[in-house]
Amino acid sequence: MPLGPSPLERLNRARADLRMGVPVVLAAAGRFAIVVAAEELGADRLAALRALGPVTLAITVRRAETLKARAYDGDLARIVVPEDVDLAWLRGVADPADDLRAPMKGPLNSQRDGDAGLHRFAIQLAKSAHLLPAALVVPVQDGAGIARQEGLTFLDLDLVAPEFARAARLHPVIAARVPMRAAEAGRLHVFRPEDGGEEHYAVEIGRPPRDKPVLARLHSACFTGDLLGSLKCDCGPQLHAALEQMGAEGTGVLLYLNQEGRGIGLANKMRAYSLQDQGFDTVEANHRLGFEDDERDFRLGAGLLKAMGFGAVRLLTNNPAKIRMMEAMGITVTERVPLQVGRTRHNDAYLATKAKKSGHLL
Ligand SMILES: Nc1nc2c(ncn2[C@@H]2O[C@H](COP(=O)(O)OP(=O)(O)OP(=O)(O)O)[C@@H](O)[C@H]2O)c(=O)[nH]1
Ligand SMILES: [Zn+2]
Repeated sequence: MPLGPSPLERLNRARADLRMGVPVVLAAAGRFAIVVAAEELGADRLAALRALGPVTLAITVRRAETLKARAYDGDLARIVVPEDVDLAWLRGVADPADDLRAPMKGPLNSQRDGDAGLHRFAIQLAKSAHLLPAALVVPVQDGAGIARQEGLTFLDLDLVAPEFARAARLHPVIAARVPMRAAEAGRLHVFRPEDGGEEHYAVEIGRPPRDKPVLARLHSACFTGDLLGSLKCDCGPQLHAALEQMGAEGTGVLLYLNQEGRGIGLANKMRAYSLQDQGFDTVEANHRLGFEDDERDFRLGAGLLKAMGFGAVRLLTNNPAKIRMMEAMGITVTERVPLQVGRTRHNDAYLATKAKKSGHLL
């Protein structure tokens, strides 16, 4: 039996490395590069990277649009990092926090020749580590040798690409009874993904028959709304209203998916909130940071429902994308049950933006 890490396990190791500011070695189509997340880069490592060769900064087309940089690669731009710039310059390109106060640092020069495969891989990795989608990329000849010599994680795109494309595979860990205010007959199930990522939960109310459509909610984690009672969104009231409706009907299942901030993580969501305080709406803020409107993988919820034995749902949602994804993944949505609660003067504009830009039903 092999003792070493599988490609999936290496992928998770690489995420942890990037979050610590440690470089990883990426390989794709016979090419190699040393990659480090822009947001956790230190001056010493920048100097060490420069000693290896010319440095580029991979950013998404969303961020490039804000910076008026050319994105020759479609979904991303490879920004040439001048030799005389410092960490603050790099952070300014990666992070929009000071865009308005210190308008750009340009003109930015984007690389056109060559292949962007390693840069795309680097951005995907940074996003999946919940970091800003901006990574320094330095092409090298002997990637495997450097990885061995420096003790860096080595990731081959050919081996991990299928893992990125696949919906997370989860296995049940434990379930136990949790009587709740909304429903005494509650059980919490914990599911763990094989890739070492966040665990997700299912709250089962009563004993819903598996052969009938179950009242279901796919709830994305929102620390600010669910726990703090933030008035900026409607998540907390939606969470509690869903549980209460399930309690009143006697059965239901609420999936609590740890996809904070529509999949960008809490730190990035707070970056988005800070931009919202500068006047940008929820979608614009995500774009300025370099993210898409919604980075969640809704396949996850469908997979959990199937694992619990459910094939049909009455779905509590206002989001048509969730219904489409359920159907595409083979879960029948027999009814959409609207969930409109928690409107406040602080989230009026937020809800209006969701309706206008993300197609949410009002
Ligand atoms: N990036 C970002 N995420 C946010 C913001 N406000 C709330 N969220 C996250 O959005 C998720 C909730 O998504 P919503 O779009 O409100 O609702 P939905 O779950 O898609 O749709 P419904 O089923 O109708 O509620 C949670 O993960 C929140 O953390 C924001 O301004 N920016
Ligand atoms: Zn929220």
